[in-house]
Amino acid sequence: MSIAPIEDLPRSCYYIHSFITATEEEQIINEIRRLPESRWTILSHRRLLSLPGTLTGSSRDTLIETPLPSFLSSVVARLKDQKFFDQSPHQVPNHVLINEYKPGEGIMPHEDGPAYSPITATISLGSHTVLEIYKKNEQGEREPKPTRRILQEPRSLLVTTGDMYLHTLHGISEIATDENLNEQAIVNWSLLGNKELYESGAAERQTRISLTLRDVIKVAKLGGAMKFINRRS
Ligand SMILES: O=C(O)CCC(=O)C(=O)O
Ligand SMILES: [Fe+2]
Repeated sequence: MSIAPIEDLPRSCYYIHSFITATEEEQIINEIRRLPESRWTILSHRRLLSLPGTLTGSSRDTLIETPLPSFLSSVVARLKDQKFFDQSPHQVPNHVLINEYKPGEGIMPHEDGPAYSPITATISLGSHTVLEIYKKNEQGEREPKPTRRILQEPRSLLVTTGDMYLHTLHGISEIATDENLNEQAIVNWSLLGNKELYESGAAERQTRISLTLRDVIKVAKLGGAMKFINRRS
């Protein structure tokens, strides 16, 4: 598969529609639904689950070494094959944050931060959404309006890295219907797999689960003295 960067964001951002099949999407959603309810953290505008676990340590930046669940193996293998994580310390993601959004829910603009190698791979399940990208001004503050909007179709992969990871913020508006969907307003319009679904300019959201896969830089083995492995290549 050839991997086209989103034109406006050279070498910072990649979009692949249909990264997983509808069958894989359904299997992964079913596996996530089987996880104990107590694993979810309920926030006011989404719920969140970390696998294999939340980061620990005084800076909350350390992963206790544990494999990712097997239902993500084929997705992780595909990310490795496509070499997205070749520059990151472990060459594969070792952590996933699972977010679930009902229509009308979203996430405030934020940065993913320095605990991770600067690359995030996002797989969307169950619904599209629109990710909004905000620049920072010279003082490092977020500009009030997003400068770019990325439409993520269900089953797609979005990879953000480089400048986009390090120098922008991203968020999802708390709305139930995305509007102003067209070639001018959506930076990855030409890369969509199912444009006809969005050509009316508006799309109602369904419940969406996102998997954000990352490589936590610091990994500690459990047992005896904590031994830190910090393999930076
Ligand atoms: O759901 C998404 O696509 C974005 C989630 C996100 O930004 C995060 O978990 O840091
Ligand atoms: Fe994020």
